Amino acid sequence: MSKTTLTLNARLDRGDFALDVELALPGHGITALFGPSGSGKTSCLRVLAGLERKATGTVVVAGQTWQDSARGVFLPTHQRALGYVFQEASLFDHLTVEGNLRFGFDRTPAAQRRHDWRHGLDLLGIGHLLQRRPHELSGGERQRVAIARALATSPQLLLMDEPLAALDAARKAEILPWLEQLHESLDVPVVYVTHSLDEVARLADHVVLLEQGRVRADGPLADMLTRSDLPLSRGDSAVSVLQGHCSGYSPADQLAVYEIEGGQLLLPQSRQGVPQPGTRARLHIQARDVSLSLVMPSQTSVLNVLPAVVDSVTENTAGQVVVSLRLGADGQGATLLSRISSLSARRLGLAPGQLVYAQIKGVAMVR
Ligand SMILES: Nc1ncnc2c1ncn2[C@@H]1O[C@H](COP(=O)(O)OP(=O)(O)OP(=O)(O)O)[C@@H](O)[C@H]1O
Repeated sequence: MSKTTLTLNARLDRGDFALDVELALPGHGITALFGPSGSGKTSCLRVLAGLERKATGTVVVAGQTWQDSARGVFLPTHQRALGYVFQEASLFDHLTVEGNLRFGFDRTPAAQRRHDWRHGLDLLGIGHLLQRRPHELSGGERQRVAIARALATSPQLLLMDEPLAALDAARKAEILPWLEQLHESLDVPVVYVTHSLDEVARLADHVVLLEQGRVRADGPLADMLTRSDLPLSRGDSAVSVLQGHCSGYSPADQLAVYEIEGGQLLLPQSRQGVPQPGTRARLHIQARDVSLSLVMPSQTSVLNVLPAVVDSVTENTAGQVVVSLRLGADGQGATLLSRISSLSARRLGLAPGQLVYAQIKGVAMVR
């Protein structure tokens, strides 16, 4: 994990709502702010952006103090090197895409410029749209342009407030790969507000869970998704995220082998998409796609069956439990979630420390 370069300590009293957060966040990658409606996610972004004049505390980004109430420091928004992308792209309709990007670039003081206005064109795949006007773009294209305009200002911090929430499922699916790719190339931290656990799992490196204006927990993505004391591991979309790297490919079976902490996974690959050995990937395994057996199944069509040790068994809703497993016969590997019926858990007599075999019915490779 990269070193901390983003500090947010903030208090904001709105009468019936109080924000009180202390966060030290990585200076690289995407931090997701996740939590129920009204928990204070947007308020955190607004404090970072200097839009909450009444908030007290400190905001330090890349070593620069944007706010330190005790010392009377409060930089106004226009002096904070940040990009802000909202749910609805707020582009200038009278300007072309190029005009919008140049606008972002031109309003950036020369001393702060680290990139040309074209910086986001390839990252977001919008080079062919430069002469269009915003009303001639799809919702997904508009959001990509809005992100590129934010990048054209050479921000030290990129804030994104539910950038996909206004898009339908097809447009979301279209834009998510761009965000994933962007994430690899960006040299500034992104704070990303979302309600969607799927977006968190696909994009985030670090997760902050907010509840009623306070930080319930924060930490690296894989830990936060699988902590049995947090709600993220309990919903229908509970998922484990594993880091893997490719160690081989069988052309005959069209299967790639990925090494993960505590085991190996076989993944079907098309011939066009054969990965190079060493290629890293983020692998998603839905908790509902993992079933358990006490013996190594000898006759099964499931490709991936891994030994694992039970870490905890937590009651879920409607006759279901979430079993948290540590991969490997020694239980020292990555954490994997399995969601099974309470009846099955009772029949198997599952208890912490027990060796089981996890049958993994589906693995999605995210990047
Ligand atoms: N301008 C405002 N004036 C007064 N109260 C506000 C204002 N903006 C937000 N609030 C209140 O502050 C609380 C936190 O709001 P905030 O928008 O930060 O939550 P959120 O987690 O982003 O919610 P959502 O997921 O619904 O967007 C809510 O109770 C909200 O009603």
